[in-house]
Amino acid sequence: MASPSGKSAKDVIFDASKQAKPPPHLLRSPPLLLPAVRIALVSPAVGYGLFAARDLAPDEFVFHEAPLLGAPYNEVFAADRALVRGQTAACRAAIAAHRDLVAVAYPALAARFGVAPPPWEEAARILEPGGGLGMNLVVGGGSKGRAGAGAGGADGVVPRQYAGSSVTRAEYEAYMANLKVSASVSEVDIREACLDFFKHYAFQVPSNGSLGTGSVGGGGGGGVGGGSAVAGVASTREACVYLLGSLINHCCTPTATSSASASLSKDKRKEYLPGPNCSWRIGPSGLAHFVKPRHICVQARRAIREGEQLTWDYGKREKGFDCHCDTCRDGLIGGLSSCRVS
Ligand SMILES: C[S@@+](CC[C@H](N)C(=O)[O-])C[C@H]1O[C@@H](n2cnc3c(N)ncnc32)[C@H](O)[C@@H]1O
Repeated sequence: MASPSGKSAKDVIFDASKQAKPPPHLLRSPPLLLPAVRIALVSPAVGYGLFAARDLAPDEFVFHEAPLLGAPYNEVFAADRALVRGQTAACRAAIAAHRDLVAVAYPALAARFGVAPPPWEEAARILEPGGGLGMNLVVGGGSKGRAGAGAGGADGVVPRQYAGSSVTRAEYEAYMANLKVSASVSEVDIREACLDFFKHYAFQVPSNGSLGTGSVGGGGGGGVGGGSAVAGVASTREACVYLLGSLINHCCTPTATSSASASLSKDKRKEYLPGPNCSWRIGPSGLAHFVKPRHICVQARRAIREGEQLTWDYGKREKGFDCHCDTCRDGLIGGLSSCRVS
């Protein structure tokens, strides 16, 4: 029905200029339109990791991206047969749809499905800067000099902007040589592979897809095991796997009482805070209004130097791997030296 001003009810309701806006101090700019991260192999034990492709400022939004796949997730993990079937089906569909990509990015999972890693010539096409691994990254609308609205089409999707890799042929072939590709795969194998995949790579997304946070040390972090599960309460959410976000490795948060931490000046602590250097949130928030529901947004907690590995804290739950992070391996000094503090 037309309003007295001649506008339809729809026009009036969705008049963007009349919508409440977050206060200016909460409006942050979207990520710069420059490659911010690259994929590299950390070691055969840790696998891939994500590294800064340029210097990143404290609080900078590093990238945000849409999920590669998602499936219903129950906090009482794997207790519900229907959900397990849903996860298995979603995982299989993603592998079928992105077979090359999955075999390169998640080679251990693909091997459990009987999918052999592709030879270097094919993998390089996916791993090269601007290759397939960057395909689902997006940027939001922005001001001059930044990733602008329309830069990549109506919904702002700009493929291949952020991800490259520095994986060499020798590294790739050595890493893939250790994988055991399943010769015959049963239904049980597939189900277990899917569950493990979600356990290690997926993030909980609230059912409205709007806001999940991973402030470091606060119980967030990669893996469906993170978050705010309440014992015995089976609220259903979604578990999403992100091509780049799911490749970020864990780093333990050092204890505040550590003597190395205490010896730093207040300013140095802010700039070179040891331990994990990133945090994440899913969906738009007052601080990341340009991020869409279900998209993960990665933010730098402190200054990150080019070449430094991006990390966050997976949280307190059992991680299922021997930790190789700087904090565990070298103590605080190792974490600091990777930031080149003299
Ligand atoms: C979310 S994935 C991260 C990407 C992974 N490195 C890969 O190549 O697929 C989590 C898995 O990475 C490995 N990982 C992550 N952080 C680690 C750490 N600090 N030490 C050892 N392994 C780690 C573990 O195998 C873990 O299950």
